[in-house]
Amino acid sequence: MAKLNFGGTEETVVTREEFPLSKAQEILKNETVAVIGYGVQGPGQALNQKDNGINVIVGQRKNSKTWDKAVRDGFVPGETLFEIEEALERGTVICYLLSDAAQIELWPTVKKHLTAGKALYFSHGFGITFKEQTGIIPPADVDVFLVAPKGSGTSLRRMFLEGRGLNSSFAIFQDATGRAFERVISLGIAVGSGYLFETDFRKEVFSDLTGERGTLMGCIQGIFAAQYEVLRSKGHSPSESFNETVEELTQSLMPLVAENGMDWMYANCSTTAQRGALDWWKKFRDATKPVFEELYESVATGKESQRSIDSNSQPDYRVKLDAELAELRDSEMWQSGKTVRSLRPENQVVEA
Ligand SMILES: NC(=O)C1=CN([C@@H]2O[C@H](COP(=O)(O)OP(=O)(O)OC[C@H]3O[C@@H](n4cnc5c(N)ncnc54)[C@H](O)[C@@H]3O)[C@@H](O)[C@H]2O)C=CC1
Ligand SMILES: CC(=O)[C@](C)(O)C(=O)O
Ligand SMILES: [Mg+2]
Ligand SMILES: [Mg+2]
Repeated sequence: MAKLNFGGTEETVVTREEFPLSKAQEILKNETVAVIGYGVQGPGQALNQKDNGINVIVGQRKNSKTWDKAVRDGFVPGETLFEIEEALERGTVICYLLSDAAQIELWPTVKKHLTAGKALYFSHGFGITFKEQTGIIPPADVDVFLVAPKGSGTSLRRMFLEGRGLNSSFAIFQDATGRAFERVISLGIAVGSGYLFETDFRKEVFSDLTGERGTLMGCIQGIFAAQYEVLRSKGHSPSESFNETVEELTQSLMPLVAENGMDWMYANCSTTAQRGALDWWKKFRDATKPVFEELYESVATGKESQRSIDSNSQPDYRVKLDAELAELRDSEMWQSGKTVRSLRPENQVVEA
């Protein structure tokens, strides 16, 4: 494992170069990896493993849309695609990729099939860390670890097909066989990770829940909405407000940040913009920091996990989520965005 310096702190990272796919294939050659659930992470991880020559099967409820999707993706019923219980029986590694709330419901069934020496694999620290809420307590004679890709399962697959890897975290909760480390790293490589960063279950879930509620998803929509609403209230048109809030960020400036950091993006903007951004960023940091403190506390005390479990275990949770997503989609800001996006060259309808 490589020791790398992250802004002054040394951390352990496993790279594809030091742990090549051939090594992962060798270590996993006698394993049957059962991917349980075929939602967002399921397809990405199962297809990447299949293309990487791993013996992978999928467990999914029959007569569901995702069963049909698995068939379209090349999994063969009775050979590599099974009802969940049969896949649990056949698997030596169980990749538990149901939604976090659904994992609670199915846990008694999964536990039944966790015989000595098998491995239980998660892509989140949720079930284990919040065990008082989930009841997920694995038997002592199985390995328990996680590989958590730091991005959507959709990106995991896309980046794999482009020959790139997505960064993942990995952690070992329980090493019953003495092989947990080689198993987890091999699986991490097999599912399409580029680099594997070491963590533990608790840290993974605390940071992940904070990130998605914070800058990655919740906060970003919040500050977009705040700026858009101010611009609109001062008489700016929807298109101008949208362009100055979202479009310029995603199309022009964020790619520069991704490429080479914030100072690089700043340096490629006008000196006027640089002056203003350097003057204002700390004010925004200070204004939002108390909200981040409140958020972390809500994660750490188990309030966020409980809320997720409570809402996602209702039978109509999908319908309710869809309605809330539709509210976002139908807002003036994102409707303006739809029109702005339609103007991009790739979205222009070419006249015959
Ligand atoms: N969505 C993502 O890209 C990411 C997800 N994760 C983690 O990966 C895990 C899987 O997440 P997703 O792929 O988003 O899950 P998902 O919400 O897409 O659901 C996965 C599968 O669960 C099945 N399912 C739902 N309720 C069920 C039930 N009661 N019985 C049987 N099957 C049921 C669905 O049919 C679906 O195939 C979670 O632990 C999540 O936190 C981690 C990183 C990113
Ligand atoms: C994509 C990802 O890593 C998230 C945002 O944490 C998630 O989907 O849970
Ligand atoms: Mg998450
Ligand atoms: Mg995440």
